[in-house]
Amino acid sequence: MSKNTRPTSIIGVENGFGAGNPACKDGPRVLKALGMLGGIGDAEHVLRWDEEISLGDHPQDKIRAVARIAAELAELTYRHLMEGDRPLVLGGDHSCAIGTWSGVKRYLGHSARLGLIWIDAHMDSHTFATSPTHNIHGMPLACLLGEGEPCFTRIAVPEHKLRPEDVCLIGVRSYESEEAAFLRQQGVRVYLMEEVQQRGMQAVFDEARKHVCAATQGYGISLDIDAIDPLSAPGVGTPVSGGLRLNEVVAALSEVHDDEKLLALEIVEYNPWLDRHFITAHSIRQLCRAIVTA
Ligand SMILES: NC(=[NH2+])NCCC[C@H](N)C(=O)O
Ligand SMILES: [Mn+2]
Ligand SMILES: [Mn+2]
Repeated sequence: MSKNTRPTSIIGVENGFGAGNPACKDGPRVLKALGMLGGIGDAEHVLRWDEEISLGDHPQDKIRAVARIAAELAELTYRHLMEGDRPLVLGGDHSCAIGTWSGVKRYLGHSARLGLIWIDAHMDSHTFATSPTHNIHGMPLACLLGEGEPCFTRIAVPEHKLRPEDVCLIGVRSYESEEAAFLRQQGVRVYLMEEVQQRGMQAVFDEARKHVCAATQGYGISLDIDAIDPLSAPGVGTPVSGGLRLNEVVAALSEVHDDEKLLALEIVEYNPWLDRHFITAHSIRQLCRAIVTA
């Protein structure tokens, strides 16, 4: 592994229009107000808050709001990478992934391939045609694979952002049959929670990393905080019991934090109003520290 020298720059995304409960838009602001991400980093590894993007409380329709945020975010992740930073996107709901990885794909270039490890209790691989809720945070992975509304699939660059063989999901335990069928037919590798329990997070994560690096020029990690067991992350809109252990996810991130091929990360779906005793906020602090300094 070549060593990462990029400073980590946080981009807060105040968007909840993709979720059933929109209050996760307050996630970045609350983390900042609590000073939760202060004092992380050292002389070699810098963490700084960069900027927030927000639409305010009164969007037009949700599709246009999510598309606008995604376009703006894609521009930001692209710019940060060009300037030599490693973006860490803090959601907001998971629909921001459409923007994050579109910008990273633009940075890598037309003919390059981007790998992605998607850590989530869910598959987020619906379209409006299959989603039971029509919540857009249940669709971003399908969009990145080129399926869904053109206003989501054509952000930053016209091509598909991800090839199915360059993607892995880890920690999945709640999904609908249509999205599972879509991923199966695409040939995306899904590590269900059951497999993680049998083989251990470390083995699964190492394999996933090899998988997404095999044919790509760089990769990212999209971490939906609901992948982690609700005992350590109660502050989410769609909790599912029997999740990943916090310390195993922290260990996985520590392992790759200095990997030069790891271009960007995101941590999404934190809803501070559903948190208990700041448990989730503290978990996010630990995850961020692992990303920056291990
Ligand atoms: N990013 C998330 N938390 N997604 C939850 C999605 C839940 C469900 N599959 C839906 O589409 O509504
Ligand atoms: Mn989820
Ligand atoms: Mn998700």
